[in-house]
Amino acid sequence: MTLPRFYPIFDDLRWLERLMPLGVKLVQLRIKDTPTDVVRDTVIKAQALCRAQGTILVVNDYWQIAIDAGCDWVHLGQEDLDDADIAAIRHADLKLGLSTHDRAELDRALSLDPDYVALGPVYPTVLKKMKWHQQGLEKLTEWKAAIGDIPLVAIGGMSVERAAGAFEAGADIVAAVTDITLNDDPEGRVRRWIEATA
Ligand SMILES: Cc1ncc(COP(=O)(O)OP(=O)(O)O)c(N)n1
Ligand SMILES: Cc1ncsc1CCOP(=O)(O)O
Ligand SMILES: [Mg+2]
Repeated sequence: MTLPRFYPIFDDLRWLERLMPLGVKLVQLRIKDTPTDVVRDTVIKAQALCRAQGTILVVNDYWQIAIDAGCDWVHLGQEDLDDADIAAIRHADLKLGLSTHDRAELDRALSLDPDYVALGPVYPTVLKKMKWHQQGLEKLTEWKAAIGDIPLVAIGGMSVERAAGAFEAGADIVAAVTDITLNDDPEGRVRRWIEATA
């Protein structure tokens, strides 16, 4: 399966309802600091919305809820992996995306046969505090050489203007949060993303 090249990430169902109809075909629900029953309810609604619109939904962090809700994809970071039941995720036939920041994390990720590997932050990000500084485009090239046919996601400080450079460096998919959610015109921005990644 070839994944769409534009991968927006949202923290609220309202973003999905608002922006997915513009043509988003791959989306992540990344909810933080929210009671589990609210997350569960949101995942169920997001999954129904995505199924109806033919969009791939990736659930961040909440792998058990993703299994229970019959989702297709989950994204886990290295700390999430410490507690995750990979066998259960695979048994439920979920596809798995994994975050990586250095070679040791990449080795760990590859040992789990991921369906994509994400590298970040490629550029500085304002979304969250990270111990990793910007990784740079060269690291995307290094990662692509190491992972071969596994799709590579570039994340962190990505913008429409920076997407072409990330693809040239080896990324297959570009993920973005604040380039869309903090934009004065999120709809216009998503349209530009879709054009730029068509
Ligand atoms: C596509 C993509 N890449 C990386 C991340 C980050 O995951 P993680 O390291 O677990 O951090 P949180 O997003 O959970 O704060 C991601 N969510 N998506
Ligand atoms: C969740 C995450 N993981 C690595 S960078 C990042 C933040 C991406 O947000 P933005 O696209 O706004 O920099
Ligand atoms: Mg996580």
